Amino acid sequence: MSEALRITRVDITPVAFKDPALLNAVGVHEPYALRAVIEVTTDQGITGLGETYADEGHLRRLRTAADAITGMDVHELGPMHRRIAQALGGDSGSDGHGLTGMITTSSTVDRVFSPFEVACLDIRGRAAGRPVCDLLGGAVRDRVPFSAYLFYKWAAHPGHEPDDWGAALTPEDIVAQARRMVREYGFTAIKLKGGVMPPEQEVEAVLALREAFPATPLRLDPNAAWTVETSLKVARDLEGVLEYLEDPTPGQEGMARVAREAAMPLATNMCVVAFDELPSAVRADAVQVVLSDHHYWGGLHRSKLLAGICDTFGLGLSMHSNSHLGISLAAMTHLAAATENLTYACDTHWPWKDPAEDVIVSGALGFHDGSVAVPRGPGLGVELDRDALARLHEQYLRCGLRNRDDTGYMRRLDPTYEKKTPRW
Ligand SMILES: O=C([O-])C(=O)C[C@H](O)[C@@H](O)C(=O)[O-]
Ligand SMILES: [Mg+2]
Repeated sequence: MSEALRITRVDITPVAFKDPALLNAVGVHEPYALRAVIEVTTDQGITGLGETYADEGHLRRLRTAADAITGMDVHELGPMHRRIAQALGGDSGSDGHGLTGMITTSSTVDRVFSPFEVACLDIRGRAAGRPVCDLLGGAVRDRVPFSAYLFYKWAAHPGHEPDDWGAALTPEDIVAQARRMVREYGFTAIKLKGGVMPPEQEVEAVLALREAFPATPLRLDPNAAWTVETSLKVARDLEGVLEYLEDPTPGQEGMARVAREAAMPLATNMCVVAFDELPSAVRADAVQVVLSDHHYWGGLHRSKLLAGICDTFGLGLSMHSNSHLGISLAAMTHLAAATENLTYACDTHWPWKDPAEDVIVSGALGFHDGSVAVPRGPGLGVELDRDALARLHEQYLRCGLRNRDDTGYMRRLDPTYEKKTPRW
């Protein structure tokens, strides 16, 4: 029998990287996005990497979990999940921004467990000389397609230098943003983050995209900013145009009412974000596509479990993304490579990140024709750049942000701003 690989040390480093003024249904992104880099080291000197959110409550729970799993074998992932659940003792968090649904005690455990599971798989892959996708059943594709992720945005954060994307506030700006993203990355699917402008303007933007990209699958995601009636109007206006409509309205009941009449499938990363939300969604036929995300579905194995459930119940599977760095992109790519029914191009915020800012040694991951080649090196196939990690940690300390708060930031800039779900 092969030897155990016991965890001797866990390092959790919060980092901040520049984020443009991207608008969404709850406000605007702050000048920096926060992430935590997890390094898990074993008694044989192998270190594995994970990446996750870095809000204060989450960091506190990560530290509790890190103490609880020290001494465990990286092969004991089931017991590790249980150990973390016990250590958290029912502590349940919130996503702070409200874009990823209700957070319950069990989904908090999944969020906390996820980066440790990824790091353990990285270690196991490194020890065995195999890529992580091989530990997930093997790659069924050697490249993973991602979609262009368009945002309405300001030219700059007030008081900051403009970024080089410029403002995007009109259908013409959105088409220009799409053209650049497709030119630079080769994306073959396009998602527009909506819930920002009145719905008729967002419909106009999608129709302009359809004209500019006649054959490209298009998606619109207003993060539950619309009533059922508004959602149905948009669904009628965009019949035959959208690949799927993502979270038009809040809650499974509202989604089911829209789904009964809308011609296109409805997708979600808001009303089904944990295993215990699946049965009611299936019974009500509230959604036809679930967006997986290993960061909150409990890591790579549990995301594959989600994929199996979706397959069994005839649900489509896509992938959600927040602002992220290269460790997450590598994990997303391995997972998607090993998940046969993940047939939609995955979301990624990657193009919004300054290419000079990451915590991994550059060169391991690149976009060609809108897809990322699955790394073939052992583990995740990416290496930590310690100087870059130190720089982005320094930036975290300096920037003063400790929790993602799109609404609070928007209100500081515009005190009349109100968070309203649904808004239209
Ligand atoms: O619903 C979604 O796809 C997201 O929540 C993705 C991101 O959180 C996005 O909306 C954002 O960061 O503004
Ligand atoms: Mg969404």
